[in-house]
Amino acid sequence: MEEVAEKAKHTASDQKEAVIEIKGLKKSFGKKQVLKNINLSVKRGENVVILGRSGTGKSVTIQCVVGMLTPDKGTVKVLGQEVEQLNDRELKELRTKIGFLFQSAALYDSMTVRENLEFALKRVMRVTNQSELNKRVKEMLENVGLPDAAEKMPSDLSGGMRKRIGLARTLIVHPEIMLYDEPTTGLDPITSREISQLILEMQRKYKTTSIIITHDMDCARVVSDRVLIMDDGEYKAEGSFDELSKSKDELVKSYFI
Ligand SMILES: Nc1ncnc2c1ncn2[C@@H]1O[C@H](COP(=O)(O)OP(=O)(O)OP(=O)(O)O)[C@@H](O)[C@H]1O
Repeated sequence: MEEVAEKAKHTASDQKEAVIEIKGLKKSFGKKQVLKNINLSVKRGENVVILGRSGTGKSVTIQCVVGMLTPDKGTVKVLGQEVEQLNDRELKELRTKIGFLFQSAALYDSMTVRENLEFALKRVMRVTNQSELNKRVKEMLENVGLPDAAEKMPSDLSGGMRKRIGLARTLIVHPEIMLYDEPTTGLDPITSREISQLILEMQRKYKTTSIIITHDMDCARVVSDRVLIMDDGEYKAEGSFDELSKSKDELVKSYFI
């Protein structure tokens, strides 16, 4: 039964358009070749998890997706546009459709939670009407399970709460694509599980397409539709979490011990 559901999930995602399409991506820094040949197609609504040892180029890959780094070779298409071909204005416009949640969830420490969320709305969505701002902030804080946090300062929040607010601030502008770089790092296992569940819930509610870089196997299991294992600048294995957990390949097995 589970196998049938799994297959149906794959077939549905196969028919959808690719939101992120990377072909033959290569990137070196000096003599060090970090990305050797990256090919990746992420379909609309899909959650792709990238696993890999430190320094294998996972973050470099997503920096190429948002045009923060330029590939040496290959193409990166996001929402149908080739990132390298975009001018500054077009790149800025594209980035408004992409949300980032990085390890630090960098909130503005001198602003309250409300001001952090309003700042994103004003800057990206040009919302200026105060009752509209209030409505959206209230709704989003309820979504992330912190309805009473609006007037708090970031320094009053625990690591898990900061992460929730970071997620709220990113999602409040309704990005089509979410890029997560180690969203649960630095959190205890129970809080990590809660954040992983929240990422999945928000993904379902807002129907975003996501790439999630993580070392946290529990997070990978909870949030992934598909998992890629990156090693030495290339993807060495790909499949659902369940498929990979049964693999006989030594590299893949080393992640599931
Ligand atoms: N702007 C840069 N200039 C020079 N070297 C860089 C730059 N960005 C990344 N690198 C190098 O590229 C390699 C891959 O870095 P990357 O951050 O992508 O690793 P990662 O797989 O995300 O690792 P981690 O899991 O530790 O975050 C590293 O050796 C890093 O030092």
